[in-house]
Amino acid sequence: MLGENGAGKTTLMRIIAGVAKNYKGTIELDGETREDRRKAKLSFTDGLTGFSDSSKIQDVVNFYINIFSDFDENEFEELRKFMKLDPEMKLSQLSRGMREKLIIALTFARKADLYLLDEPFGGIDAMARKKIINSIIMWKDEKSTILISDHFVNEISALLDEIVVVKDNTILEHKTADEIRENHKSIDEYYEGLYEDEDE
Ligand SMILES: Nc1ncnc2c1ncn2[C@@H]1O[C@H](COP(=O)(O)OP(=O)(O)OP(=O)(O)O)[C@@H](O)[C@H]1O
Repeated sequence: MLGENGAGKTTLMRIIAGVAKNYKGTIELDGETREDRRKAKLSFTDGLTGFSDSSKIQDVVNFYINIFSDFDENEFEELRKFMKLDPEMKLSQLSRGMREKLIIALTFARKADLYLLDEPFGGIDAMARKKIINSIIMWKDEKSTILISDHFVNEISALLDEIVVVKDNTILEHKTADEIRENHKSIDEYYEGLYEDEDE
């Protein structure tokens, strides 16, 4: 899901996740419209809001273990090590990138049909980002889907099967990556082309 600042990506993602309640319309996920049933099928970590700064990573994990029956502690341990996160660190001690790594680890430690990642890599350094992007497909079942929102596409373009472009709070385009690759040099070029007229 691509779009510039303020396009409406986070809002749409929070609506899909059942976190934002103020909307008109119907959200259907795999045939389910009921919020509780939808929520049971998806994994989304809403920016760690609700946890105090003095909470340790381990406290957050304990909360996830209690709340989500599909949270896999061993899977989280693997991901935590991959992200080089110390479970004793407090949220207040985490850099932006470390916080984002924790969100990714928590999100994929659950077993879900849909994983939602809202601008997941903005603060993560280039090397770690590359490693995460190369591994992300292995962290999900073959059948499950990942929805990633971002304002640039370059680094993740190889992963993408479908592109949804959000602009002015609406879905401007929804195409398969193959369709775009057939008609454009790259997904990057296609995406930039959508904004070219505006810059002139
Ligand atoms: N469908 C919508 N209808 C009305 N207002 C919306 C809609 N979607 C988003 N907004 C409003 O537009 C503003 C920006 O939305 P949002 O934070 O979702 O953008 P974003 O694409 O995630 O931006 P960024 O990339 O900067 O994080 C918010 O104030 C939000 O309430």
